Amino acid sequence: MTPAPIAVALDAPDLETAAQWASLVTPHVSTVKVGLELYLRYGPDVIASVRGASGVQVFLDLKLHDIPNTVSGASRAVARLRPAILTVHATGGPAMIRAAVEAAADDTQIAAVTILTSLTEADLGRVGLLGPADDAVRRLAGVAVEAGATALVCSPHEVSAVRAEVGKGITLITPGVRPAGAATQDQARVATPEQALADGADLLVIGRPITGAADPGAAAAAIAASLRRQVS
Ligand SMILES: O=C(O)c1cc(=O)[nH]c(=O)n1[C@@H]1O[C@H](COP(=O)(O)O)[C@@H](O)[C@H]1O
Repeated sequence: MTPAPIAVALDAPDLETAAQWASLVTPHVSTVKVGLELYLRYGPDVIASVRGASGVQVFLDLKLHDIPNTVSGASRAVARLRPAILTVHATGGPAMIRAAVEAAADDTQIAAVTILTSLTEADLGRVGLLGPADDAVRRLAGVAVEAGATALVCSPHEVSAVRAEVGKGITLITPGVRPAGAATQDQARVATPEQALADGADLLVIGRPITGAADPGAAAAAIAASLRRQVS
């Protein structure tokens, strides 16, 4: 069976837990995601540990955001790890995004994070991004794609508007995904996996609804089966 287009966020406190989650979910999902918690604790070795024998795609979520020269160096530093996806913040601007793209390995997609899914419109107003989240997300998506990003991160709420803005060739990644009835926790702009996929997402980032389950493998399998039913 083809693995579902899900990146499981391995936000674990230790390497053993992350590697265990990865091995439980990889029969069912296409991708596992390594974020700041694991990478800052264990460094580059974490990639091989979670990739394991399965050779699952690894999404390296470092959300780089600095001047172009610094981001270029950081992107070059992780190029040898050959992540399938590496994140940068779109608000770093076009020169920074381009620097990340140029320094990345050929088989790494640079994904620009538009507006974090944890932010509400009130939060955005407080940091000077007035107006609907949709507007800011679409604007940042346009800037990022022009600068060479081939993937974008946005919430499921904006995914159809972003698709209309950037067309088919760009990979749209949506965190802020919660199965019906699951707690939203610190996520603000959320939708179900089925809705995110129907609205045009290519890859759904899901963490705690899977990793917090008593059986992460079964939780991943259940969401994957529900997505499969939807497309068949
Ligand atoms: O870049 C990301 O992956 C990301 C962007 C964003 O806007 N929101 C967001 O939640 N994420 C990540 O997606 C994951 C979501 O995890 P859960 O909320 O546990 O499903 C976390 O690892 C976040 O770091």
